[in-house]
Amino acid sequence: SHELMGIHPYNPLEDTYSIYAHPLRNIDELCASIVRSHRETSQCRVEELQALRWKLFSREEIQAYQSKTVDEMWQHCAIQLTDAVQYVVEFAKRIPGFRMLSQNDQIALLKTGSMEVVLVRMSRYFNTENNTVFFDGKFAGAEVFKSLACGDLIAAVFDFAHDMCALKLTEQQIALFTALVLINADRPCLEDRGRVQRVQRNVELGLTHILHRDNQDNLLHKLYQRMAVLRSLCRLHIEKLHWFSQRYPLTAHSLFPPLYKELFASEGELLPGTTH
Ligand SMILES: O=C(C1CCS(=O)(=O)CC1)N1CC[C@](c2ccc(OCc3ccccc3)cc2)(S(=O)(=O)c2ccc(F)cc2)C1
Repeated sequence: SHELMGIHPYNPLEDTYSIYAHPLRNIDELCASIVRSHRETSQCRVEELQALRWKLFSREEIQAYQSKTVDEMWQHCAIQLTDAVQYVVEFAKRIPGFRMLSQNDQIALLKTGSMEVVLVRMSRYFNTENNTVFFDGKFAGAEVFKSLACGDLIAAVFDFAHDMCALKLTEQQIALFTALVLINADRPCLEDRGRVQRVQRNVELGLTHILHRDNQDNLLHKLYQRMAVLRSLCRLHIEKLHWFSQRYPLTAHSLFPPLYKELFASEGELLPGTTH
């Protein structure tokens, strides 16, 4: 059974959901419900973290992270990532139409999209003045992650967060953008691409509606560019995970959270312990 429990199978009654019945009313409702879901499922509020932005790790604390072994630090991040992904799963389930999709399609979208949403959400907490990101309760520079031995992935994560900050997106724009990152009909191994396309088109209408209302139509193509960067970042993450699970099979097989393995371990070399 899948770790992503609680995903309800397709409910035919919900299939009547369509924004074409009353376009304007439903576009506003669609945006409002996605913004509400984003607010309810983002682990920390931006205001909370802005207040902490100068809470940095001390030299000793940085030393402590840097003296962790590669597998200890990887396990630590994998646990943090899995925790953050749980909130993304909750967000996905509340996107109008997502629960209309088959269970396999819901899993397929989360497998490829959940990490990308975490990365976008992360950028809300990035402090561009000192290039630090919120991690383990304080703000950390890239040097904190040195013992992961994947400096290129961390550098790419920080660069992405920096570039996202430059767009100065509002929480509402981030809500619609992350919904669009998740509901992507081009993802691999979808059973019913057409149904995903219909949900995706609704979310696209919502995003363009929000950007138009904010007089920022020019942001749309920049957001599509950022989606391409997200895909390359997640490929890099999967590559590193492969490298890591070759070098530290025990940690990857038995110490990583089941949900992390379910989402990020490739079908091919399925790490034992994930039941299907
Ligand atoms: O941002 C969050 C959380 C969002 C919600 S919250 O309440 O603000 C607590 C923080 N994140 C949760 C997980 C985080 C994460 C982000 C990327 C990531 O990339 C894949 C990976 C996997 C394993 C090893 C290295 C890289 C893994 C975890 S993190 O650990 O904080 C982390 C951060 C920066 C970084 F450079 C590496 C790890 C981001």
